[in-house]
Amino acid sequence: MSVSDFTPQPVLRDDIFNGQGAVVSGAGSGIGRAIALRLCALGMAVTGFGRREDALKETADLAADMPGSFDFEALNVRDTEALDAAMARSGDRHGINLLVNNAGGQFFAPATKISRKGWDSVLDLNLSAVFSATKSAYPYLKAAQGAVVNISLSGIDRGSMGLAHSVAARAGVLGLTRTLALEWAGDGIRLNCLGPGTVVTAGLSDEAARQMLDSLVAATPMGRTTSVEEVAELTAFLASPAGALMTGQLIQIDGAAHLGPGLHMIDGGSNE
Ligand SMILES: CCCCCCCCCCC/C=C/C(=O)SCCNC(=O)CCNC(=O)[C@H](O)C(C)(C)COP(=O)(O)OP(=O)(O)OC[C@H]1O[C@@H](n2cnc3c(N)ncnc32)[C@H](O)[C@@H]1OP(=O)(O)O
Ligand SMILES: NC(=O)C1=CN([C@@H]2O[C@H](COP(=O)(O)OP(=O)(O)OC[C@H]3O[C@@H](n4cnc5c(N)ncnc54)[C@H](OP(=O)(O)O)[C@@H]3O)[C@@H](O)[C@H]2O)C=CC1
Repeated sequence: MSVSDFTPQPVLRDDIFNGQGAVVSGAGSGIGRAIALRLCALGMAVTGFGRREDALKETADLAADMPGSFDFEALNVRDTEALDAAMARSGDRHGINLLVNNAGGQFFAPATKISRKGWDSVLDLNLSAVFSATKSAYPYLKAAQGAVVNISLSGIDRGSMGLAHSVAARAGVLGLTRTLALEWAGDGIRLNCLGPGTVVTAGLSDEAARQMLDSLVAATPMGRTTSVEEVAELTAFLASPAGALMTGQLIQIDGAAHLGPGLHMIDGGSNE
């Protein structure tokens, strides 16, 4: 097994985001925390969203001595009213040059074991909340000619066993991303999706997932997991002037897992 803590060499100037603002959902752990901290290190004023105040507070403590700043709003992104209000507060405070829709997740089950309620929950979190957050951030993104990065999943263009609801939601996000890349291009707003492969975070820490880790690495041609720092660096790159003409894309950061044999054939569970 090869679990990666690979930290990429920084490619961006330290003050590249001075005077800019960002919103990162799911900033209290894993990928979202790494993105928030990297943006703070590059001078950004970041607002983190998430349900657990204690987790967000930990991110704030880690960001305390950084050039940028980190404040947070404890909320459920599935609560549209709370989301709209928090987005407006953050936008009014420091603008929104970058929105990172990272909060997400699902449970692993074959489609025959997914109830309508389970389907709706996953679609609500991974698709509808992304629509709400992005629409809510629009006036601020327009004012800043900003960018949106949607954290997706490697392999969504070909399906993934045990993840029917999540792959459908994230394929929906890709469609939304491409449509808004067209509708908002005239406003100077860019939107992209990042598809990480396996990333070892708390989200993959339950016993079932840990037992699958060897198979997930074996199904990754480059032979290792994706580190949270790699996802964070690419997010920062997309928000920077280096990404100025990149929009409407799905960029898979997965060591070629999406090309095969891939994570998509990992057994999603029995129909029996
Ligand atoms: C086994 C390991 C296989 C590895 C395969 C590897 C694939 C490649 C790597 C993929 C990498 C992806 C990683 C990540 O996404 S990391 C982040 C992971 N973290 C999470 O996913 C946690 C987030 N999940 C949630 O927040 C919730 O589960 C969710 C939003 C999805 C639902 O929340 P809600 O509070 O609305 O849900 P309820 O508890 O009220 O349940 C709603 C209905 O859903 C049904 N349900 C829940 N769990 C299951 C299950 N395991 N199987 C079937 N159905 C389930 C639940 O029963 C409710 O429906 P009913 O009332 O009809 O019963
Ligand atoms: N780990 C992996 O292998 C991969 C992960 N991904 C995706 O990357 C994203 C981040 O996952 P990762 O960092 O691994 O996992 P984590 O479980 O660590 O992160 C998920 C974050 O989302 C937040 N969140 C979840 N539901 C809600 C909600 N309803 N409202 C507000 N915040 C919410 C959680 O905070 P809180 O609980 O405090 O609300 C948590 O901080 C997810 O979309 C995941 O599906 C994609 C590919 C691979």
